[in-house]
Amino acid sequence: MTAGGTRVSSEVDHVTELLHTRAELARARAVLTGTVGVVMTMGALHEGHETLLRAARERADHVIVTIFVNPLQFGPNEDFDRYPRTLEADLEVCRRAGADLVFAPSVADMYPGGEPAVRVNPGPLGEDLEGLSRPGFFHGVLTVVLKLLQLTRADLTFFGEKDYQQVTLVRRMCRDLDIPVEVVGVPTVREPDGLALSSRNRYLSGAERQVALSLSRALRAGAEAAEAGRDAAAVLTAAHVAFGAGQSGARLDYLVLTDPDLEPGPVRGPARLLVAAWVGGTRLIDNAPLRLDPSS
Ligand SMILES: Nc1ncnc2c1ncn2[C@@H]1O[C@H](COP(=O)(O)OP(=O)(O)OP(=O)(O)O)[C@@H](O)[C@H]1O
Ligand SMILES: CC(C)(CO)[C@@H](O)C(=O)[O-]
Ligand code: BAL
Repeated sequence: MTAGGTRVSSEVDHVTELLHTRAELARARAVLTGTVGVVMTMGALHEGHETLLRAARERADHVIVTIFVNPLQFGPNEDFDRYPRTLEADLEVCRRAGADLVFAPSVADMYPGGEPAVRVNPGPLGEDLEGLSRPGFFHGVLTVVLKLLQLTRADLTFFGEKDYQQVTLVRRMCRDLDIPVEVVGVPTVREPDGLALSSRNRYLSGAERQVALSLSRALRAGAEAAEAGRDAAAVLTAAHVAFGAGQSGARLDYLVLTDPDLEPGPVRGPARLLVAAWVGGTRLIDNAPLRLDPSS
């Protein structure tokens, strides 16, 4: 036991400590010297999260994992109550990946004054794509990310490209608000058949799991069309056809081809293809980089 936390594992030279309160975190953080990397999660950890943890382990002297299902980013009809909470299994993943501190606060500890009246405004990009379907989502995400950056005083923070709009907005927030942290994007980890790993994949039945492949299939078809030198319109058409609208069983929310920084305007050269769709009652997202021939 150290600094008021709980020792959850001990190897010859490594201890992962579980902290539940901001006071425990402050005490444990105060004795860390060198660089600190933070990986923020909502738990239900999988190989995608583990890849972020390993990237953090490689780059930073100390690794902090946060596990917090943030009510602020869930809409009234979303899955906050049923979101999977698997702390014991999550701690095992953190231990295996060599995390030093795991911060798993309660809602009351994160928001001691109740719902915060002051929140980060994500700007116009926060209202587009995910923000269109999930109003207030990025206000909630950026607010908790900023709070966790303050509480951990991280030098580096690691975000998965699976949530591409999220990592883009976190970068923009850190730039626009002069937050002294390096934001590291980590490529999406996939199942062998292409499905992007996601905690919400747990909601899928066997049949829905097959239907969910329409997202990565659409991205692959778009990327192949781009590689073949097709123009933006043809790339999007190829992606739509491969998604199988009306036949796949998935309900498309959006399928868009944009600039890699998600800036509005014409797309040339490097680009990003992003997709969101409902599979039964589960909303999934995915995206992929591609390169359009500037002369196409
Ligand atoms: N397949 C993946 N590859 C790389 N990073 C990932 C992957 N899945 C999640 N992450 C990253 O892990 C971090 C924590 O995400 P989160 O805990 O919401 O997991 P999730 O799988 O995205 O969950 P959900 O299914 O609820 O969206 C985020 O930075 C997210 O982008
Ligand atoms: C960044 C995050 C942990 C904020 O709650 C969440 O949006 C997530 O898990 O991607
Ligand atoms: N994976 C990003 C967090 C969310 O969808 O709520």
